[in-house]
Amino acid sequence: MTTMIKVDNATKAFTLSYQRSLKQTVLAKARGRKTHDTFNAVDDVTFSVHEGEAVGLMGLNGSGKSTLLKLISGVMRPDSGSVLTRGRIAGLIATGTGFDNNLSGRENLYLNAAILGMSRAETDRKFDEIVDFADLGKFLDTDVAYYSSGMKARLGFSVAVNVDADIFIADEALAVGDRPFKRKCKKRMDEIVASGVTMFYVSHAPGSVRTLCNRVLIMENGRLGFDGDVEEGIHYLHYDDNGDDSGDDDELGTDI
Ligand SMILES: Nc1ncnc2c1ncn2[C@@H]1O[C@H](COP(=O)(O)OP(=O)(O)OP(=O)(O)O)[C@@H](O)[C@H]1O
Repeated sequence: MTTMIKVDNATKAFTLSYQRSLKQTVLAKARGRKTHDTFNAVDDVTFSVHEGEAVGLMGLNGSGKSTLLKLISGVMRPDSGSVLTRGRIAGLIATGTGFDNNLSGRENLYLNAAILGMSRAETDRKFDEIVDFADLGKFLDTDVAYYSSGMKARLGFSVAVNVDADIFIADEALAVGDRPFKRKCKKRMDEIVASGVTMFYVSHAPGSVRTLCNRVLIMENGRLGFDGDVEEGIHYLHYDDNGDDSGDDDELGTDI
C-alpha cells in the first residue's frame, strides 16, 4: 500500500494579539500586562493516508481543520513535526487566490492551471472541459474583477477538478457556488474518488462525508480526537443526533 500523506507529530502555533494598536501594546507592556498569547491550532497530530483512501476531516469550528489542510497542501509549514505528501495535489483550497483581477476569465484559467502545475499543452487539451464545467458563458472574456464570488469559485473549482492530481483536497466551506453548481461539484468529486485518487475532504455535513469517504478524522482543539470508521466518527461528534444540525445532511444544503 502506497502512503500518500504522512503527518508525524505536526504542530502549528499561532499568535493571538490582545492589542489593536502600537500605542495599546506599548501601554500594556509598560503596565506589565500580557500583549499576546500563542496557541497550537494543530497540536502534535499524527496519521497516514494510503492511496485511494477518501478521508473526511471533521470537527467543530476552530478545531484546526483548515490549518491542517493548509499544512497538507503546503500553504503552511508545521513549526515542528513533519508533513509529507506524494505526487501532485489539487483541489478546492483557497481557490481563486492566484486570480489576477485585471485579467479575463480565460487568462486567469491559464494562470490558475499553471499555478496548479499544468503545462500550457495540458491546459489547451482540457480547456473546453474546464470552460464547460465553469459555465461562465459570455463572461469568459470579461475581467475577473467584475465576477461575483460565486463565479470566481466556479472558475477556480473547474480548473482544480480537471487537474490530474494524485491527492485531491477540498474544503466545503470554499464551495460558494449555487445549488446546481454544488450538485455538479459533488458528482465530480464522486468521480474523482471512484477513479482511485486519494481524497482529503473537510466537511461539517455528515451526508456528504457518508457518501464520499471511507474514513473520518476528527479534530478537537487542535488534536486528533478520532481516526476511524465514518459512522463511528459521525456518532463520536454527535452529528447523527436529530438535532438542529439535521439540515446539514441535505445534499443541497451546506454540502457540496
Ligand atoms: N493565520 C492565523 N493566525 C492566527 N490564528 C489563526 C490563523 N488561522 C487560524 N487561526 C486560529 O486557529 C484556530 C483553528 O482555525 P481553523 O481555521 O484551522 O479551524 P477550523 O476547524 O477549520 O474551523 P471552521 O470549522 O470554523 O472552518 C482558530 O482558533 C483560528 O482562529
